Amino acid sequence: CYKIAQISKDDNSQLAVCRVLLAELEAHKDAWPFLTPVNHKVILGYRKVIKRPMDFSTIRRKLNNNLYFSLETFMGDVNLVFDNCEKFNEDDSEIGRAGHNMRKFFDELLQLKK
Ligand SMILES: Cc1ncccc1N[C@@H](C)c1cnc2ccsc2c1
Repeated sequence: CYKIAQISKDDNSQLAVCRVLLAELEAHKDAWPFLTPVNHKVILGYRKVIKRPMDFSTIRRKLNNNLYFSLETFMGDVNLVFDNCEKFNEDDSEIGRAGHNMRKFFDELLQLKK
């Protein structure tokens, strides 16, 4: 019984860390391109180029619906946001630079939380 309790406690503490990390990402000044899903009706070519769209509001919904089982699965979706950004945007663009800044910020956050 203790072992089962121990596993669920770890999951809960990992999920608590995910909530803190997501709140810090959402509050960052360069988060604006990533707060909502990219509207592929507005951004031409996006649906064709980006196979797995992801954004912070979708991550928030998945977190609230208990769809992340570990810090690793949460990190996979956060890094997907930044990988999609690099694929679609020039490095030397407003959104491209925001993506690089946010990925650096996230990597630094993870160093603090580990
Ligand atoms: C992350 C991303 N990658 C590629 C294209 C768009 C976006 N972001 C969306 C919100 C977005 C959608 N529309 C505009 C219009 C000016 S900046 C901006 C940003």
